[in-house]
Amino acid sequence: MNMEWCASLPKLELHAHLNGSIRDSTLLELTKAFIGKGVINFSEMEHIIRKYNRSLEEVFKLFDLIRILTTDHSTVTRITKEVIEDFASENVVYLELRTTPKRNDSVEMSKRSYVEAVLKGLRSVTSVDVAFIPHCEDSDRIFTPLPAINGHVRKRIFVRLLLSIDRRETTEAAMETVRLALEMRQFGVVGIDLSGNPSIGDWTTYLPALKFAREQGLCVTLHCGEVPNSKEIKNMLDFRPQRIGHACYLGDEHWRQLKSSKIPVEICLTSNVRTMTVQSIDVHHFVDLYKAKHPLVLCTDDSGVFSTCLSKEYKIAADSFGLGRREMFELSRNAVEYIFADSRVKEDLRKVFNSVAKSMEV
Ligand SMILES: CC(C)=CCNc1ncnc2c1ncn2[C@@H]1O[C@H](COP(=O)(O)O)[C@@H](O)[C@H]1O
Ligand SMILES: [Zn+2]
Repeated sequence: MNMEWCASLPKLELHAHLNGSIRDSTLLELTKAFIGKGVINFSEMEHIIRKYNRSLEEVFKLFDLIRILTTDHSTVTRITKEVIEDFASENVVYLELRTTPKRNDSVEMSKRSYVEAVLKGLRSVTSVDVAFIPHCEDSDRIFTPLPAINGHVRKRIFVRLLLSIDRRETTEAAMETVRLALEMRQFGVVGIDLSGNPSIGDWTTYLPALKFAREQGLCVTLHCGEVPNSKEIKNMLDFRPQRIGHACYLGDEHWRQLKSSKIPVEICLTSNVRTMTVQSIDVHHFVDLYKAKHPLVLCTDDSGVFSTCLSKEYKIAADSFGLGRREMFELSRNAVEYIFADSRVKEDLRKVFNSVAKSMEV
């Protein structure tokens, strides 16, 4: 599949972690600012950042590094702005960006001020038009063509936020995140994600917060089946979240339950191969789900950490599974139905796909 075609295809990104999507150049710059502070081994980190094919161990080191580097408000604002610009530049027309609100007393950061720093990042994007506040005039005019300046029509992207609960957190901390998400709904927070190291934490810890989120009308997506944990996978599917991410270690019974539930799956090909949650791309469960016409969406997970981008994920899927332009176009268009934003946004996105179908030669 032609990479330029994948890049020009309008796409929806529904599973992207903010801190996993940082540009390498920014990561290197932030790392340099820590030289001499005795916190990090610069040459080791520089080697990892400059490397293309990072090992799993190096990926974890990178996440640890990122946790040290992105602890102040201005950095959070900066990376948010850049991540949105990067997705928009490859024709992502709708982005659901997820991030874990963090407290850092040393810089007077609360979970709330963390999210405010993210919102500041959304507002500071200038290279493209960002629509993130529900039901405001932005979304009304979003796909009315703007006058071209010097032949250039400005790109536009819808952005919605998901607040992540980290599996290391307590029930109370998870509740705090849900309460914050509810207060921030007016600024485009549409849901809750459960993520973090899949080998730690117990499902029952987060259940009260997840139930509360759902009762209050927030959408929920869960990292599900990243490690073999049959009981948890069953409990997660029984909970019936609006979407799940990964779905790697599902047993036969889980597959039956998932397929009959029609819960959409966020597929992260490169992430799964690199973290070895699937043995290789040719045995990826994408094929089984795709053949069963199960709701699917291709996503990056951590485009910075895994050195990928959404266009690349589309190319990998097309090349690995023998899909043509028509199939890839439909795969992208179908994702509109699984977004957490409201029906007006869905309507606008359907229009985008209709308007480009001819020029995409499908
Ligand atoms: C082994 C590995 C890295 C797998 C990738 N798949 C993932 N599985 C679970 N949680 C994740 C994954 N990638 C990112 N995250 C979560 O997202 C965080 C980074 O984004 P943020 O700080 O929430 O803005 C990580 O610290 C982690 O809590
Ligand atoms: Zn993830």
